[in-house]
Amino acid sequence: MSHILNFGIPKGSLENATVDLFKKAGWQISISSRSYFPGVDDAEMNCKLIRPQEMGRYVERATIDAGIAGRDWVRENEADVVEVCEMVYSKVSRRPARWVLVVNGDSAVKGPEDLRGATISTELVGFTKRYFAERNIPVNVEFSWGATEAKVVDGLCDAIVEVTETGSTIKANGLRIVCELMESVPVLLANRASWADPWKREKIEQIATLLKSSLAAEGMVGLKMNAPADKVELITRMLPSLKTPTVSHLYNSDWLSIESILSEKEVRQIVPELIKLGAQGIIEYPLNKII
Ligand SMILES: Nc1ncnc2c1ncn2[C@@H]1O[C@H](COP(=O)(O)OP(=O)(O)OP(=O)(O)O)[C@@H](O)[C@H]1O
Ligand SMILES: O=P(O)(O)OC[C@H]1O[C@H](OP(=O)(O)OP(=O)(O)O)[C@H](O)[C@@H]1O
Ligand SMILES: [Mg+2]
Repeated sequence: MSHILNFGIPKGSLENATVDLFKKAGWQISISSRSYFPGVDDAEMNCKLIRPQEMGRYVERATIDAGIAGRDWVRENEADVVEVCEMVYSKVSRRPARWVLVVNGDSAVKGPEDLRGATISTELVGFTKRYFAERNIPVNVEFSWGATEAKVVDGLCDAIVEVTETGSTIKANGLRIVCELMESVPVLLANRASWADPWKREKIEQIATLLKSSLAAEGMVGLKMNAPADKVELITRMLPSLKTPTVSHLYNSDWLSIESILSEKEVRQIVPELIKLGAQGIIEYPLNKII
């Protein structure tokens, strides 16, 4: 019997970053213009492009078995799905996206309580209403179709609740962040029945493991070197690693080989120290995945 997992790729801000991450994880997803059904080089998968705002709904209804969307939209829709894992990436960076309360740069507003009776424009209406209601601050929350920052600049509203990553849009419009309401990262969602199906669950777990291990390997490298036996203790003490560095014997020699995983940024500080301690034949190699 052939098995197929129907998988949702988020269309929009997370689309390219998600396809790039799948590529690192070992899946080639090809999106041709105007088609909402990307090709994938895995006979056990079918991909569909779905707006993250609707991903939770379609996963809940089993239109698709699993998919990736921002946790912000899953919370907004209160979708009844299994959250398999989170992955920290955004449109351009490896940082969470932040939903923030924003006003004009010259506004006197210092906190959410200063917005009693105000009109707030946002794409995230349900979450924003709940946020203010929980604090007993009466506000009028209006749905925005996008380009939300322009509305507070124009005086069409008193404040906005908007997603930000680099902060450049807020800065470019002369706006000011009052406070952060929520951080959001992409999450892998699964339909409850699909998660209960042994084959589908294993497939979803395979995808989760490989996506997460590809993210974990970013910015990390392997470092390998040879050292005389009497220097190994000092060298291993200064090497960071996932557990402890691996030490193995060189054939027909009293020298040892030492191997470790570390952040690429640490290498330039550590290598001169290793040489001083007597390490030789040092090699640095890239890592695709850390599992
Ligand atoms: N820089 C960013 N800007 C907007 N959304 C981001 C960004 N980084 C990550 N996200 C996440 O992407 C999702 C928004 O996806 P969506 O496709 O709705 O974006 P969008 O900005 O509305 O798309 P579009 O490209 O059509 O404007 C949310 O879950 C959000 O948290
Ligand atoms: O903090 P930044 O890095 O500047 O990113 C935030 C901006 O990115 C998104 O807009 P998008 O490009 O999706 O346009 P949109 O308004 O049409 O949704 C979001 O709605 C912000 O406007
Ligand atoms: Mg947008």
